[in-house]
Amino acid sequence: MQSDQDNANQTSNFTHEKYRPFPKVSLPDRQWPDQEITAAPLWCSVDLRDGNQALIEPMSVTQKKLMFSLLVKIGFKEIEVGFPAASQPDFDFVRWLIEAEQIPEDVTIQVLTQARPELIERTFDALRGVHRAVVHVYNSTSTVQRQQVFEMDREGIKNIAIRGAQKVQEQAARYPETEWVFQYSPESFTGTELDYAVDVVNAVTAIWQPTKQNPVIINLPATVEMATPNIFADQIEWFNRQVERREAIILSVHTHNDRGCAVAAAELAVMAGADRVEGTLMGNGERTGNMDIITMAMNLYSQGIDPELQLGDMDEIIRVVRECTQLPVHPRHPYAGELVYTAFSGSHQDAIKKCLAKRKTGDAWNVAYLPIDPADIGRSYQEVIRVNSQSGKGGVAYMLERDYGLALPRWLQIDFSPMVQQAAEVSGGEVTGAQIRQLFDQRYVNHNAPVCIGAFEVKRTTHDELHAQLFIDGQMNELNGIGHGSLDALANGLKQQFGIDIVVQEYSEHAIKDGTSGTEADAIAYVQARIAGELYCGAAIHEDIMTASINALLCAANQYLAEHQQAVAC
Ligand SMILES: CC(=O)SCCNC(=O)CCNC(=O)[C@H](O)C(C)(C)COP(=O)(O)OP(=O)(O)OC[C@H]1O[C@@H](n2cnc3c(N)ncnc32)[C@H](O)[C@@H]1OP(=O)(O)O
Ligand SMILES: CC(C)C(=O)C(=O)O
Repeated sequence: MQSDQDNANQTSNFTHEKYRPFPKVSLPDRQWPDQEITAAPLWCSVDLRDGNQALIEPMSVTQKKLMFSLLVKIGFKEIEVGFPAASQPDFDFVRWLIEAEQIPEDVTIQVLTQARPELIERTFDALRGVHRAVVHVYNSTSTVQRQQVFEMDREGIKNIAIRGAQKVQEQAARYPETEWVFQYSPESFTGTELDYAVDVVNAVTAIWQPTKQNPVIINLPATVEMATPNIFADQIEWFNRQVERREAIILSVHTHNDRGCAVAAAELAVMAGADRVEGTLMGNGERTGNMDIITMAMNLYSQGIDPELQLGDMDEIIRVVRECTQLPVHPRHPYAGELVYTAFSGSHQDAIKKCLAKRKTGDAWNVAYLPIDPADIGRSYQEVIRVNSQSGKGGVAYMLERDYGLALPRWLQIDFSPMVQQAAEVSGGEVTGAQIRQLFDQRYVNHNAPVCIGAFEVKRTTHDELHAQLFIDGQMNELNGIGHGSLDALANGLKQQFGIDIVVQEYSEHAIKDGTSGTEADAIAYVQARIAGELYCGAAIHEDIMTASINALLCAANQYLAEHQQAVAC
C-alpha cells in the first residue's frame, strides 16, 4: 500500500535531487576571514542600468533624470547610466547628460555594452564629447553559457572578450579628448572555472595594458548567486592572487541576491580584496535584485566607518526610488523600512526606553534593539515605540511621556498597562498615543462624582489640618481632617465622612512641560490608596500641586464610592 507521502512525492515537482551542490574552492590558506573592512569601497550605482533593465516598465526620461540627480546628491562618484546601444531612450539619456552638462566635475558616468563590434561603436557614439567615462564591456564566460548559449569552447569565448577589448580600445582612440576608463566583466563569473576567468581577464588586460596610473576596472559579477558568501569570497581571493597586472586593476564586484546574501557576499568580497562594489538603491535589479548599496553602506556606518554616501534623508531616497522603479520598499527593509525602528513587543520597548533614558550626549550608540540611532537617517523617536497587544507597560509609559509629558510612576504603569493591553486585544490592532491618553483619563482622572472638593485650606501645626467644602452629589458639606500631610488629613476626613478605611499607599507628582513652549504650566499628582482593603489609583492635573494631589486622592475615592454607592452613608 502507498503512503500519503509516497503519493505526494510522485505528484510533486518539489524534488531537490535535480540540484547539485556548488563546488568548494580549494584555498586552504585563505586570508579573508581575518580581514576587517576599515574603509568604504569605491561605489558604483547601477540603478540606471541593471536596476532599470529589470523593471516591468523601464524608467522614463523624467524618472531617469530624477534618479540621476538623487544618485549625485547621495554622493556617488561613478554611476552606470545605461546601455546606450540597447535602445534609443538609453542613447538619448546619455546624450542629454552630456549635452545638457548634467554630469558634475567629480562624477564619472559608466555605460555597459556587450562585446559586439556594432554595439561598441554605437556606445562610443553615445559618449561623444563626455569629459570622462567608464566603458564597461562584457561577455559570458560560464560553462553553461559557453556550452548551451554560445555553443563555443573556451578559446571561442575568450576571443569574444579579446575582440571586444580591441574594439573598445580602437573606438576610444577616435575620441582622444575624453578620459577613458575601461571595464571588463566576465559575466556569470560565479559559474566560470576560476583558472579560465583569470585566463580571459589576463587576455583582456594584455590588450589594454593598464598601469598603476591608468588602471582598468575588472568587475567580477555574481550574475547569479550560486553559493554561500564564503565561497564567493574564496573565488575573489583566488582570483585576486592569480590575476596578472593586479597593481593596474581596480577589482570590482557586482553581486546579485538570488540566495538572499548579496550584501554579505559583497562584504566578504571586500575582505577578500575587492576595491569596488556595484549595486543599487534598495537592491532593485534582475530577479531578486542587485546588491543593496543602502544596506552595505549603513552596515559600514553602524560600525563607525564613513560610508562616503549621504544617506541621512532616507525618506527622500525611498520616495525617489519608489517613484522611479514603481516598486514598493518593504516595511522591514534593512535600515530604511518604515517598521525597522519600531518596537511593538513589551520587553523590547522596556529595554529601549531604559537605554534611551540612560543615554548621555556624546556617548557611543549603545541602545538595545536599535542598531543605529533612527535620528541619523531622519527618523524620529515618534516611530520607535508603538503599542499593540504584544506591548508592555514600558511602551505605554513611553508614549504617555513622549506625547503628553506624563511620567507615570512604576506602580501606576503596572496598574494601567493591562487596561491598554485589553483595549489592544479587543481592537486587534495598534493603540495610538491619543487612545492611550483617553484610556488613562477615563481610568484615573475623570472621576469627579459623587464627591468633589470646593474651597479648602490646610493649616500646618504639629499636624496638618484640612478644612474643606466637600460636595457630595452636588450638596455642600464640611470636611475636616487631621493627618501627617494634607493627603493623610483628607484620607482621615473622608474616613470620618463615609466610614470607610482610606490609607494612601503611593504618591508621586511632577510638573508637566507645555508641549510648545517647554515651560512648566501644570503639575500632575498620582495617588494609590487602599480603600476598604482594595487598591485604587487616581490622578489629577492642576496648576497648584496641593490641589492636584487632593483631587488625585478624590479620584481614587470616587472610584470606590461609585462602585459601592449603595453602601455609602452620606
Ligand atoms: C547579466 C546582465 O545583466 S548583462 C546585461 C543584460 N542587459 C541587457 O541585455 C539589456 C540590453 N540588451 C538588449 O536590449 C539587447 O540584448 C540588445 C539590444 C543589446 C541586442 O539585441 P539583439 O541584437 O536582438 O540580440 P540579443 O540580445 O538577443 O543577443 C543575442 C546575441 O548576442 C550575443 N551576445 C549576447 N551577449 C553578448 C556579449 N556580451 N558579447 C558578445 N555577444 C553577445 C549572443 O550570443 C547572441 O548571438 P546570436 O544572435 O548569434 O545567437
Ligand atoms: C554585466 C554584468 C556586470 C552584470 O550585470 C551581471 O553579471 O549581473
